[in-house]
Parts: sequence; structure tokens; C-alpha cells
Amino acid sequence: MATYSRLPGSVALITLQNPPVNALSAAVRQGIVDTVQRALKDPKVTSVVICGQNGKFCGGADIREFAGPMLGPPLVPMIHAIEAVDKPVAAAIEGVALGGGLELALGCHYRIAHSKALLGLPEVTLGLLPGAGGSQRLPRLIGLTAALDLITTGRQHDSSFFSSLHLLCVCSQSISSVCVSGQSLDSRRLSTLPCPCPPDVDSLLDKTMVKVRQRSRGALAPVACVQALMAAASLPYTQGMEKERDLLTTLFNSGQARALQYAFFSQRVVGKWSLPSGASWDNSAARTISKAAVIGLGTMGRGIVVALALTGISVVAVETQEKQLAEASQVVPAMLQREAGRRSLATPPGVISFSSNLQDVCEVELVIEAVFEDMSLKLQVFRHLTSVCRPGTLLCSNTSGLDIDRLAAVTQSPGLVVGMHFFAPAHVMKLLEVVYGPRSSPEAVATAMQLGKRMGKVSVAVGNCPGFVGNRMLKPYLEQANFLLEEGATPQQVDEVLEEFGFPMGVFRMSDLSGLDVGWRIRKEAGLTGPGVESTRTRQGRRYSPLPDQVCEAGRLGQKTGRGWYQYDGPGGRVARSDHWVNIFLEAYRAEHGLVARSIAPEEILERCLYALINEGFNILQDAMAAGPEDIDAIYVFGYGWPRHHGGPMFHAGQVGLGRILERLQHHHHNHPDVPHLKPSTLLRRLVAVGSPPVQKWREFINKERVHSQL
Ligand SMILES: CC(C)(COP(=O)(O)OP(=O)(O)OC[C@H]1O[C@@H](n2cnc3c(N)ncnc32)[C@H](O)[C@@H]1OP(=O)(O)O)[C@@H](O)C(=O)NCCC(=O)NCCSC(=O)/C=C/CCCCCCCCCCCCC(=O)O
Repeated sequence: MATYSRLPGSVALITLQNPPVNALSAAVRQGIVDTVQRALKDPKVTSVVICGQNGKFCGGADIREFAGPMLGPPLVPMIHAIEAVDKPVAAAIEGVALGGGLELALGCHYRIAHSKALLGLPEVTLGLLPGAGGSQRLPRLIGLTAALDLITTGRQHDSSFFSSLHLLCVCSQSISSVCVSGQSLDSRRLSTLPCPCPPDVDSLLDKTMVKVRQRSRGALAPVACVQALMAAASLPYTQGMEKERDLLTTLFNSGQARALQYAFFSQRVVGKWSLPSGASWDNSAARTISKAAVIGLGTMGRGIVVALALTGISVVAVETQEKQLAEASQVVPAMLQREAGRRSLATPPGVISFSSNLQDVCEVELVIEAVFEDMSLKLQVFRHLTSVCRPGTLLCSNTSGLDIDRLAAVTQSPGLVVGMHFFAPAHVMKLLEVVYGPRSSPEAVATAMQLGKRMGKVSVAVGNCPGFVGNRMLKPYLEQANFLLEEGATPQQVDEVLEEFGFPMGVFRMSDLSGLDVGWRIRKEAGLTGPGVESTRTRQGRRYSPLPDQVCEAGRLGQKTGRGWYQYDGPGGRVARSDHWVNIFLEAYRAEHGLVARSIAPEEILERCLYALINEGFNILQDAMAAGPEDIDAIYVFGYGWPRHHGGPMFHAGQVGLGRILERLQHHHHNHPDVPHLKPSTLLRRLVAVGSPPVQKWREFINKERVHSQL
């Protein structure tokens, strides 16, 4: 709703009230319409100020309402009516003015803002465009060039940025009284102004369109934003508004908008974690960490040190190999400085001290082990840590898939052991998997989750199983990609299909980037390859492709060696080029194993890679290793490059149709009975059997099934 009050004198104050962010729900819109009318009717009122309750102007349209029928007064006529009134109206902005909130402010005649307020039009990130007049009013106020950047990226800025663009009239520390009456309003109605364009307007729009198409990888909204701004630049306001409405209608009804809005909420759902034990975010206290240690200063350890220090935590960085330590003590401070500068941090970074002595961690409150991915080495480190650390110190491992419980078992307090699985580069990537073992205490999980949040990560609590959630699902995906090569595809073909779907990199380019030796070592440890293992295509009772092992045996470990599934300009090269060697190698391999290459359709490539991965997601939910589909989807969007406009693998399954996914998995499993990952999961079958409920209902369904022992 919106409340009305008269300030001493002649100013009417309208306050938006819809906690927590004063989103423009139907009730708020109705409140605005009613209170503006009241102000107009009151002869003693000469000007109106609109503000938001609790120091927040407005977080935009109420995204939750998008799922249902639109009720209440629509936004566009409401904002037009405000712009048209003959008493001056000012928006007094504190906290946030985002999306529809900023569009409301653009309909006002004046805008003032607190210096710390955050403003922007992030609709593009929700698969929409600023469809309440924002795409037409903003460029008229700040010019086409600046508006293009803001609207196509959804970037948010503080009020000093917007003051410099003359979007704000006043930028003050405290919003008290601003006199806005007595002046003509003609020039204050943005819809009546021309749109300032640079002389090379067509070239600007063309270049922006090319850039946006390249960056958006199939996302519709950024392209529609450019089209709306083209209209603002070339058409009268009324026609521009018609174009805005048409584009918005198309976007609004697209699967992409639904996916992006789901992704917005899943990012928030995962913060409200719960464990099968009943421990959860609202019943588990977290400790506040101010001193931490990181053991192992390879690529991951260095990134973790920087991520911790950026939050103001003091870090003891330990590396026992002198050469690595010397290198890290040069590189890490430079990384920290660069990143702190990039983020223009308010909090000064924590102090980092380097040491080669494990004993130096004895005073910290939390340790993150980031040594080489080798269980015996990690066990040795944990035995040592438990003997040198103060009782009560939290011991965390950055393992990407090893058993947390085995590490906990060698410590004096297994309850204080959790996994903190970062993604490279750890100071940049947003995802953190917090892995709880059967003995991890709620306090340890809560502390790791909160620490992740402080570091700006999307932290997701996951169960302790090989590969946890992300890497466990990656395994069937990689496996299918290798099988497709055996059957006749090339790495480029597979990658093109996946990149067309929206991944920033196909599976083979991604493997080259991460290093092919990572998986090779894991397969050796699992006894799947290495000396003494017979070179067959069936291992441990299931189909196995030795292709990636053989590529490694040829010394091709990916970008770092300048050769992998592709060739690069040299070791460390970044640009992947197809390599004739790989084609010859694949032909020889197929000949050796009596395989006849066939032409494989892009649909089959996409289905086999994605549906095998999705099927494992269902198995993970069934095994209670993730609390809900949102957790899996957040992991894939923030850690594995899953295109956000497809919501995440589990959301995508719902959009494709669970019945269809089941049918295609059955088909592929029928053709490849020796591939267990293609066998449809019981949970998928159960969901289809009960009529394929929407993804938002799965969590509840799974919990019920579990109670009735159906899973
Ligand atoms: C920066 C934030 C605002 C605050 O961040 P923070 O303090 O960290 O808090 P959060 O945890 O993020 O959020 C707290 C809770 O608030 C919920 N929340 C936040 N914003 C919204 C919102 N806008 N609506 C609803 N709920 C919101 C959030 O989920 C948390 O709740 P919970 O804890 O999960 O329960 C940050 O939250 C933020 O960035 N928010 C989003 C800002 C944003 O993107 N705003 C833009 C919204 S879209 C918009 O404004 C579009 C306007 C123009 C188009 C209007 C379209 C109307 C429909 C017309 C239909 C036309 C088509 C017709 C079709 C046909 O005819 O067929």
C-alpha cells in the first residue's frame, strides 16, 4: 500500500509500503493512484513527494506477481498520470530505485537521492525490458549512449554516477526538504523531450546490437532492449511506447523471462538452507570469523586467500614448498590489490601473512585446506591441523569431490569439519559448495555458509557424495561427450551444439581450459585406467571410453601444454583451433575398436549430454544430496556456465517437459544399455507418474515421498 501525510506547510508525502523492498504490487499501485488523487484534490497541497518506507524507495515491479494474472492499476498509465499532473511531484530516493521503481521516479518531475542510494534498470536480468516507460524516458533524459549501456547490461550505480548524468537534481546526505514548487513543469515531463543522440546514431545502434548478440548467447531480452532504444531514438514518444509494449509482451510470455525470474528466486532460496537433520539457516547460529588460514598456495589456495582478505579477514597463508611460497607471496598481494581496486571496496582488506610452517595456524578460527587433490595428503594435513589448532577451530577442505567424512574422522572434533568447495578463480567465481558430512555440526555449516555470503558467493549446502553435486552431474555429461566422439562426432561439433544452447564453452574447450590431467588422475585413482588396466571399452561392468586417457598419454593436457582436444598458439594459449591430429587420432581409434562413424544430429548431441546430466540431478535429489532443484540450478548457473536464461538443468527439464525427458532417456538407454547414467531415475519416473508438477513443487513432493518411503 501507500500512505498519505501532509508535511508542515503545503507538501503531501506519499510513502510506499511493501516490505522488504517496497515492490510495486497491485496494492502499492492502487495506493499510489489513490494518494496522488488525494493530493491533487487538496487545494492546500502545492507539491508532492513520493518516498519508500524503511529507507528503501522501491525495488521495482513485484516479481512474484508475474506468475499470475495482472490485477490492480497497470504501471504505465499510473506513471503517465503522475507525469501529467500540474503540481510538482518529486521522488525522494533512499536505498534502492530499481526497475519499475526508477521508472516511477522518471515519471516524477524531480528526483533527489541519498548519496548511498543504488539506482538502475535491471529488467534485462529478469528477461524483460524497462517496460513502464523506462526505455523511452531514460534516453530522453541522459542520452541514448548512456541509456544503451545501462539498459542492456542492467548495471546499477550509486547516485553520484546518476547525478553526473543529470538524472538527479540533488544528491544529499539526508533527504529533508526540497522545494520543488513554483516552477513550470513543461520541461520536467521527460516524455515531451527529444532523445539526445550522437551524430553516428545508426552506427552506435548497429555496433551495440552486434555486441549484445555476441554477449547474450541466445538471450532475447538484451536484443529487445536495443530495439526499444532504437525506437526511442527514431520515433515520437507515443509510438516508442507502443514498440516498448509489443517487445515487453513478447518477452513477458517467453520461457526465458520465466527462467530468469526463477533464477532470481533460486539464488535467494539456496541461502535459506536446510539439512536432512532438520538443522537450517533459521535455527543454526553461525560464528563470525575474523582470522583464518589457508593451507596450500596453488591456484585455488591463492584465490581463496584473496577472497577471504577482500572481506577484511586476516589470513595466514601456508605453503610448505619454498618455491611455491616465494611465488605466492609475490603474486597474492598483487591479485588482492587488483581485485580490491576493481571492486572499490569500502572495507580495507585483511592482512595476509605468509608462512611455511603449519604451526602458524594455531591462533586462527577457521582453516581452509587447499592442497593437491589427493586423499592421503589431505588426511595427513587434517591430522596435523587437529593437533596444532586451538580446540574449536573449524577445519574446512576445498576438495572438489573427496569424502569429507574420512577427513573428519582423523580429527578430534569431526563436527567442526565441512567442505568449502570453491571454483577457479576462487576470488572471482560466485559459487561455493558447502559440503556437510554426516557428522558436520549445524554451527559449522552455518559458519561456512555465512562466510561464503560475506565473500559475495552464492553458497549452496550439499551432501557428501563423490563429486558432491556439481562434479557428480558433470561426470555423465563428459561421459556422453566422449561416447559421441567414439560414435562419429568431432569435438568441434559437440562444442558448437552446446555453445549454441548458450554455454560459454563447449565441453571439450572447457576440459582443455581446466586441464585434461585432472580427470585422468581421478580415473587412475578409481582404478579405471593406468598400468595394469586392460585397454577395453568396458570397465567395471559398464561402457567406458579410454579416449581422454589416450589424449593425455599423448602429452596433450589442454591449454597448459598448447594441445588437447584442440591446438593452441603455444602452452598457455587461449584460442582454440581444430587440430588435424585429433581427427586422425579419432579415426585410428574407431578403426582399432571396430567402430563405424555415423553422422550424429545436433539434437542427439544436446539430448545425450544434457539429459544424462539432468538425470543425475534427479538422482541427487532422490539421494537427498541437494535440498531442492533450486540448489542444483544455482550450482549450475553460478559454477558451470549453464545459461541463466535456461534457468538451470532442473528448471530446463520442467520446461522441456518431464514426460519428454523420460521418453528420450528411455530411448537412449535402450540404444546404450551399458550406460547406467542413461537409465531414468526413479524420482523422474515418479514425478511423471503424478502428472509432472512444476519445479517449485518438487521439494514438497520429494519430502512426502521420502516420508512414505517411495524413494
Ligand atoms: C537490491 C535488492 C532490491 C535488495 O537486495 P537485498 O537487500 O540483498 O535483499 P534480497 O535478499 O535480494 O531481497 C529481499 C527479499 O525481497 C524480495 N524481492 C526483492 N526484489 C523484489 C521484487 N522486485 N519483487 C518481489 N520480491 C522482491 C526477494 O525475493 C527477497 O525475498 P525472500 O527473502 O526471497 O522471500 C534485490 O532484492 C534486487 O535486486 N531485487 C530485484 C530488483 C529488480 O530486478 N527489479 C526489477 C523488477 S522488474 C520491473 O521492475 C519491471 C518493470 C517494467 C515492466 C513491468 C511489467 C509488468 C507486467 C506487464 C505485463 C505486460 C505483458 C502483457 C502480457 C499479455 O498481455 O499477455
